[in-house]
Amino acid sequence: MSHLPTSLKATTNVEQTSHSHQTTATTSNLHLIPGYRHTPLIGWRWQGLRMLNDPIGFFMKTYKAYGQISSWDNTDPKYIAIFGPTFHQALFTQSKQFIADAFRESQFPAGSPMERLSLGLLRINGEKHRQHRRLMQPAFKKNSIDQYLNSITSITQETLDTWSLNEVRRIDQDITCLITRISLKTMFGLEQNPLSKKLEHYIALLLKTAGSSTTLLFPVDIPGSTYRKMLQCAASIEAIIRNMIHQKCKASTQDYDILSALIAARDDQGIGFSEDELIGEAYTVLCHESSASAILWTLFLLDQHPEEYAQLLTELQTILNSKPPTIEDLSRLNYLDWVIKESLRLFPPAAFGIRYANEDAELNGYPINKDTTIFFSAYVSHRIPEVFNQPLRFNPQRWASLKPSPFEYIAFGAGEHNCMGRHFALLEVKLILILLLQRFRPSLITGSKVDRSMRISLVAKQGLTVRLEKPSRFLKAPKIKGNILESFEKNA
Ligand code: HEM
Repeated sequence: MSHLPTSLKATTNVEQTSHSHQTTATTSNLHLIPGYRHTPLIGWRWQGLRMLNDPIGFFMKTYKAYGQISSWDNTDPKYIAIFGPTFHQALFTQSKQFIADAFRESQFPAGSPMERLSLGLLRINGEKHRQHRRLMQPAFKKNSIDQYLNSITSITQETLDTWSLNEVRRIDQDITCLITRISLKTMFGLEQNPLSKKLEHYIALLLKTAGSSTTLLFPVDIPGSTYRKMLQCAASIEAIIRNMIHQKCKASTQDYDILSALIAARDDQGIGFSEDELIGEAYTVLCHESSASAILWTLFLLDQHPEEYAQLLTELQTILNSKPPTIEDLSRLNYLDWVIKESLRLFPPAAFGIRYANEDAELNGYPINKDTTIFFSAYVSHRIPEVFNQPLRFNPQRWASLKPSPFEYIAFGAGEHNCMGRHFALLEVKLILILLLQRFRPSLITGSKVDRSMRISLVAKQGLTVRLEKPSRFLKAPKIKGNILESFEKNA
């Protein structure tokens, strides 16, 4: 089964694929989209179920079978998948034709708190989207973000003070709690108190219920349903954020946090966000599940690659000598930067994403009907050997010379909807990794099962249970099992 080389023009005729399910090309300039053979009675839904069961495995198989573009039903291209830089470029640069509309499939009741919470940047497009980004940009610029270094450092140190050497911990849960605390402090200015605990609880429950497949498959508001739980959580979260906005608006001085910056933001005409818009944008920037995912997969990869871990430890000890880093130190930690880039390449937290065709359109010579759902996947595209040499290898050193184009490396997205929180995310991911690795070497328990799974972000299905060893260059990688072993290749 051959991959379509990404270097080929995306207009490659579908007859060039070697798969038996392929369709034949059209005689016109436009090509038919190849794809899975039509399943009688249920059509594209069969592939939809496979996708829900294991999105990463499904997209990987789809790419291997059909290459850069394919449909879930070769007679009805309503759901398609695209991979690789040529298609990314076509998709992300035609933002009028291909729009972002996160949660479209989730069907939130119109005018409900859940709908308002979801109405952030990832659900709006065009001029309104550009206007919101302009208002938010100053608060997310690198210089503004660097000022959160002390808050992130002190919350992380406080958390690490409660951990001990040789302890066994569910580090996925620990990192999620830590990230939520940091997020509540930096985004909303909330210290740890009963209100922040309540909000933390509702956010965790909302992420769980909104990400559950029962919510997606049975969106019915009846007692006991995960859909109803999700709606109730959203109402509680909205009430808390609304109350916070009222208090911040009444305060005589501006607090130092992102929400306060968004409340104060005004465009050239002196117009700012409405209260409902603030709620949507505040909630969008509050959930940092992707940062937790990035930290966990980096720890996982370092544990499985002792040589790369040892090299990182040497860099941290040489440059920092067990002191917490300053902003200037961060810019000198090159190997750490490469480790994170490489981890985001192999395990991108936003492993796949969606766009919708807003009108009949064309994507690199393929016709796309209005309302077609188009999936793209950083996880798959970062594994294309023509773009990334030996793609399954965890090789931070490759970043010493690698300069991928914005459409080859899409861990933080591309085009108009690229990640607004990139500087924040990199600051928090770097600081947490440094402070943690200065004290401990988290090592998976031998025999652990690690399966990849998609919630909002790419996570380890069973979580990650580790022993907190002393930082040492002499530990071997523990043997593990699970489908994660398909996702990378250990270095020889
Ligand atoms: C390592 C952590 C993170 C990763 C890998 C990541 C990745 C991404 C990706 C891939 C997108 C584009 C989604 C799409 O095109 O459909 C995105 C959008 C976004 N991210 Fe992040 N993100 C991270 C952390 C954060 C954090 C911490 C914040 C907030 C402080 C944030 C705020 C946003 C916002 C607001 C958008 C929407 C931008 C728009 O639609 O214009 N992200 N992120």
